[in-house]
Amino acid sequence: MTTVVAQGTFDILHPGHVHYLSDAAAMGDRLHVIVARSQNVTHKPEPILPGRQRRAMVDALAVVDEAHLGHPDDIFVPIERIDPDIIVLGYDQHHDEDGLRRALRSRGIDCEIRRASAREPEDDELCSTGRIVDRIVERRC
Ligand SMILES: Cc1cc2nc3c(=O)[nH]c(=O)nc-3n(C[C@H](O)[C@H](O)[C@H](O)COP(=O)(O)O)c2cc1C
Ligand SMILES: Nc1ncnc2c1ncn2[C@@H]1O[C@H](COP(=O)(O)OP(=O)(O)OP(=O)(O)O)[C@@H](O)[C@H]1O
Repeated sequence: MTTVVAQGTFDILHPGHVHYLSDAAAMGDRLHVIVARSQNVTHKPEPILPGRQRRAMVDALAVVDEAHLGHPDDIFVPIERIDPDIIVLGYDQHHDEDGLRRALRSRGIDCEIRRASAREPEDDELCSTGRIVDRIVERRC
């Protein structure tokens, strides 16, 4: 049984999220997803949707076995509990893979880190939460 973890904000789901999670699910037998707490999303605008709602939407996807709202202070607490074989980072996630490997090792967590592939948008679909929000502002405000 190979346990895989994916993580992210997942604010307003789109086909890029489904692609990332499907890619991650295909790497193992069980997919757990950690949904970032709003207060920890500091590298881009604050999420529109509350954490509980983002978690519930991710949990409803067929490829996801369990979605968890992340820990408020220590990102390694859910990882220790889930004890994954593989952590799959999104194709564009800013995390430093070597730093993450060192931190996992120092916490006694033995798992592999991989990258998911990107989805090329088809036709006129929007594969970015930022672009969906921009479109809403442009058309409705
Ligand atoms: C292995 C791992 C575990 C994480 N666990 C948590 C967590 O428990 N709580 C949290 O708020 N963020 C956690 N994060 C951080 C966010 O998921 C993520 O880095 C970021 O805030 C959102 O990234 P995005 O721009 O790809 O959506 C974790 C990140 C990694 C790489
Ligand atoms: N087009 C895409 N193809 C593959 N993965 C994607 C795509 N868009 C987002 N993801 C992945 O989904 C995860 C969560 O993404 P996130 O919540 O940051 O959404 P986003 O749409 O990329 O946000 P924003 O547009 O605001 O930067 C990340 O790991 C990201 O790499």
